[in-house]
Amino acid sequence: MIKVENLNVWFDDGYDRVDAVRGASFNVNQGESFGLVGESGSGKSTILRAMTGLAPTWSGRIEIDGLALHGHKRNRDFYKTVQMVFQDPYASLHPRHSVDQVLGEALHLQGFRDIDTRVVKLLDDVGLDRKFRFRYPHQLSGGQRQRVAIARALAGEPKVLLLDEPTSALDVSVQAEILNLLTDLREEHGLTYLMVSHDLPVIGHMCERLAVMKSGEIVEVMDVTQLRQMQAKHPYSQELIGVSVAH
Ligand SMILES: Nc1ncnc2c1ncn2[C@@H]1O[C@H](COP(=O)(O)OP(=O)(O)OP(=O)(O)O)[C@@H](O)[C@H]1O
Repeated sequence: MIKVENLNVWFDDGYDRVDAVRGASFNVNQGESFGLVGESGSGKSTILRAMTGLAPTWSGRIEIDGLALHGHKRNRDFYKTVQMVFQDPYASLHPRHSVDQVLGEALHLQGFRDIDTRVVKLLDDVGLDRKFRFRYPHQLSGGQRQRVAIARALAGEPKVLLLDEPTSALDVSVQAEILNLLTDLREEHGLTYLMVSHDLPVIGHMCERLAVMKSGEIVEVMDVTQLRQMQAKHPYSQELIGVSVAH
């Protein structure tokens, strides 16, 4: 479903050039949940940004659902297939748009006409009571807001969700709820996930396979069984696993 081959992403050509991602390659199978994990600044989010066109200078190959991506312009078909959920639901929702407007607009943009029925269905899908439909973001908790952001991402019935630290801005008590919701939704909607997190236990809980990143490079791709059995090969992955076990 997702193929990334020899991906390089850089910012600011010339003296200030930052090579944020170097030679990254991995595949994500249809229906799979794949994690990108690594310390802050290792280039995880940059990979998602290159996919969505937010990191304009890149080379290599990115293919999603059989379509190769080029440059940084993404068309309607791309957003029909791929949607993103960001870390901070406070920032990603317009403060003066009600939940109804947020979801209605997303449905309208995707060309749906039965908007009323679909808004209600989306609320049900993400476990939000219908009483929240006409509320504004400031009237919702962080977890409820992230549910709205997830509902918006699902509006166009995408195949792939790119999840960038989707729970790290939330209270610990709410994080598990949202992760379990995402797990259920993947199953129910046959979604494929590419998920970024600096939190190895979160990736271990959510993903079947993962890539460990360090300083812009993927140092190891492993499956979650290897992770659980602490069978990482690369010293940096071993260190990362060691730290998360110690916590
Ligand atoms: N717009 C930009 N201009 C210049 N450098 C950038 C830009 N965006 C990211 N970088 C740099 O690219 C590198 C990778 O950043 P990235 O955000 O992908 O890391 P990350 O692993 O997702 O970390 P975090 O978990 O902190 O978000 C960092 O060194 C960062 O400073």
